[in-house]
Parts: sequence; C-alpha cells; structure tokens
Amino acid sequence: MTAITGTPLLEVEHLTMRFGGLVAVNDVSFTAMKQQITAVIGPNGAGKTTMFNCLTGFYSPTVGRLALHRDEGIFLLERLEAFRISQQAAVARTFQNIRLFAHMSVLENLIVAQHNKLMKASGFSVAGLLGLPVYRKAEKEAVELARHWLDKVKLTKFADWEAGNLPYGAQRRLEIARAMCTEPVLLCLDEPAAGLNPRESGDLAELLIYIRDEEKIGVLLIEHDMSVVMRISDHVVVLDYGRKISDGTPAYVKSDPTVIRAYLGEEEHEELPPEIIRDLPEVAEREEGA
Ligand SMILES: Nc1ncnc2c1ncn2[C@@H]1O[C@H](COP(=O)(O)OP(=O)(O)OP(=O)(O)O)[C@@H](O)[C@H]1O
Repeated sequence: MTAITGTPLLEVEHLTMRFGGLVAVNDVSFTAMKQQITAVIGPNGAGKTTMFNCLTGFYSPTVGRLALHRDEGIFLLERLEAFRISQQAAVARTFQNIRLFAHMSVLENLIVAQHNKLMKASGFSVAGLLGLPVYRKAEKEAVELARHWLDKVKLTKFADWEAGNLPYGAQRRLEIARAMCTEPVLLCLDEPAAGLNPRESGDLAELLIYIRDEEKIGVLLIEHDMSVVMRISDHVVVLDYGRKISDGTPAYVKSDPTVIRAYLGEEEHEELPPEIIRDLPEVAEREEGA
C-alpha cells in the first residue's frame, strides 16, 4: 500500500457484507479523498458493486462504518436510508445498466433530478401553484444548472430529444449529467465506460477530470477499462474475492505482484488488462530484447 495524501471525503472502515454464507465484501477499509478520483477495480465478482450498494443505501452493511465528511459535519452512511444518502449526504450514483427516464426529454431528465430542491422552493406545492417569485427563481436556476451540464456533456443540441433515442454513449453521459444536477459532494459511477468506443472513453475521461478539477467533486469509480482507470485516477483500490488486496497510486497498483496474480488467476493471461501485461517481468524482458 502507498499513502495517498489529501483531505478525507469518504472513510470506509471494516466494511463487510454477507449474503447468507457468501461474504461479498470482507473487512474492506480505505479512504477516498476530496477532489480526487478513486477507482475501485478487481476481477468479476470481487465485490465492487456490492460495496457501492452499501455506500448508497441499497444494502445495509453487515459490519462497517462509512463516514462521509462534509462541511456541515460527518454523515454515517450505514445508518441512513437511501433517499437520505442522496438528499442529505449528497452522494450521487449511476448504475451498470442505464436508468434514464427514456420517454422524457434530455432536458427534462436533468430538471427531474432537481425535484427535491424544487419541491422545497415550492413550499411542497403552494408557492409553485401560486407561481410565487421564490419558486420561479428556483425553477430558473434549475434550468440554468441543467443547461450547464448539457453543455459539459456535449448534449445541448439534443436537449429536446427523448432520452431513450440518444445513442448509447450519449445516454451514459446524460446519466452523469443527471447525477451532477443533484449537486453531489461524492459521485459514484459504476462502470461508466462499459460499451463505449475509444473516442467516447476519451471523452468520458475528460469529463471526469473536469468534474474533479473544475467542479472540485470527489469521484468513486468502478471500472474495468484500465486505460481510463490508469489515466485519470489519483488512487486505486483493488478488491478480489471481497477482500482489499492493494491500495495506492495507479503506478503502485499496476506493478503490485498481488494485483497481477489476482488478474492472472491460474494461467489466464488474456484476462489481464494491457497496462498490467506491459509491466509483467517476462513481457518487459521480451520487449527489451526485441
Ligand atoms: N443480492 C445478492 N445476493 C447474493 N449474492 C450476491 C448479491 N449481490 C451480489 N452477490 C454476490 O456477491 C459477489 C460480489 O458481487 P458484485 O456484483 O459485488 O461483484 P463485482 O465486483 O461488482 O462484479 P462485476 O465486475 O462482475 O460487476 C458475487 O459472488 C455475487 O454473486
């Protein structure tokens, strides 16, 4: 493990999630820092999505403390219901499978994401029904925020399209925009590059860098695409069979023999991500000799 410096945003301590006899996440601890991209990687079934489900209230962890540090104080996520984790702790997430409102327009998807803020401004309908200035102001701000994110994900010209008619890569970007419209402090993305072509993966990487550097939001990223992970992450946590097996900078993790072994399995070299294959001693020697 190499030390990652920064200001803690999310402290995961001894997280364990059991399903009957199966321990999907086994005593995992790490700290994700503010304004950093922390990637969680590992072979299929390693426990990555289960960990996300614990963080976002879909599962109640068997054991563990999940402390989110905000200016307002510390939120213990394991004690909060899912809707409070998103509304009060300001944790947003996307899923492996796309979950947009397919029959709403692209812009409407981003306005609906701000429903809680708008409901509050409307005094839970009264001010909204009466068209009071406080509600009109909130509505205008919601549209401005939506337009800001449409621009950032390069979907402005598709604002009136039905979301379900967008190409796949654009739907993925819209999901991230929708999550950002909830104004999170922590953005959790479950395999955002899945199914993207290399150009779209490049755009995604740029977008995540923008979210970190300009919007100053912490990102927790589950991703199998190692070219994206190694390029943009500040910190990589590796899980295997539910346990944390490595934790550090991308450079440290990709040359960690434990990680190489986990991806290699027994004799399955082809499963190893190319970035890790390049660092294998036998490959490096071969390339030097060539
Ligand atoms: N609700 C559940 N009930 C029982 N077992 C579950 C449940 N959810 C996940 N598991 C099991 O927990 C283990 C970890 O699964 P998980 O989906 O978290 O892995 P993952 O690292 O996200 O995998 P992938 O990269 O394939 O998405 C797997 O063995 C899975 O079958």
